[in-house]
Amino acid sequence: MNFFAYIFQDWKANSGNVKARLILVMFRLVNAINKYMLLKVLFFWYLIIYRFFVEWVLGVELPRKLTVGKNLVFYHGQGLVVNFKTVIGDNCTLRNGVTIGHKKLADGSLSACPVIGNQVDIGANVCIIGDITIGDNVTIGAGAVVVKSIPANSVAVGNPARVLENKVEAVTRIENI
Ligand SMILES: CC(=O)SCCNC(=O)CCNC(=O)[C@H](O)C(C)(C)COP(=O)(O)OP(=O)(O)OC[C@H]1O[C@@H](n2cnc3c(N)ncnc32)[C@H](O)[C@@H]1OP(=O)(O)O
Ligand SMILES: N[C@@H](CO)C(=O)O
Repeated sequence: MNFFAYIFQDWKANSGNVKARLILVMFRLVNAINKYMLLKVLFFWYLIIYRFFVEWVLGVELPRKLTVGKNLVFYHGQGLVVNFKTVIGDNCTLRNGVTIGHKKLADGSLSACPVIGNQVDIGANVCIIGDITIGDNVTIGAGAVVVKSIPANSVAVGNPARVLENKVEAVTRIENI
């Protein structure tokens, strides 16, 4: 997927949200620069500006090494922290206060980070931590703490997050029509 396509898709997906558009253009740029050593050398100043402005001033940690699919929607871009080893699929939504990353294991090592599927809608103040997978078409309710994998086509809420069984059925029913 080329860099301009990502920028165009994010731009459309965040219509009316100037802050999200600005952060995502800056993120896609730093993400592209990060892929090539020559670009990193030529644009090292941009890596610093990105970290200073987006991470320190705006309080949004979308690291340059992060893997994110197309059409990332970004509501209320405040207090958002995503570990760079996280993988986020296409058409996902992130909100204020979301944290996605690893956890410390009993032996003191760090776990892998979550792999998040496509069309995953993440509510405000959600924590998703550990070596887990969030399936496609999942909604995670505001304030959830997700420490186990969530199957596709489901809604999960609470701390620790649980799948709402009646909502799974509803999604399955819609798919079967
Ligand atoms: C400034 C801003 O506007 S920021 C935007 C903030 N908004 C968000 O982050 C949206 C996140 N959306 C949610 O949390 C929603 O509640 C959803 C998507 C998880 C579920 O919505 P609905 O499908 O309407 O579910 P519904 O309200 O019927 O609730 C179903 C059950 O889940 C529970 N539930 C719903 N949301 C949550 C939640 N966030 N945490 C814990 N339990 C929840 C309900 O109490 C209910 O439980 P019950 O069956 O035991 O009575
Ligand atoms: N507040 C809405 C969008 O404005 C949401 O987060 O879903």
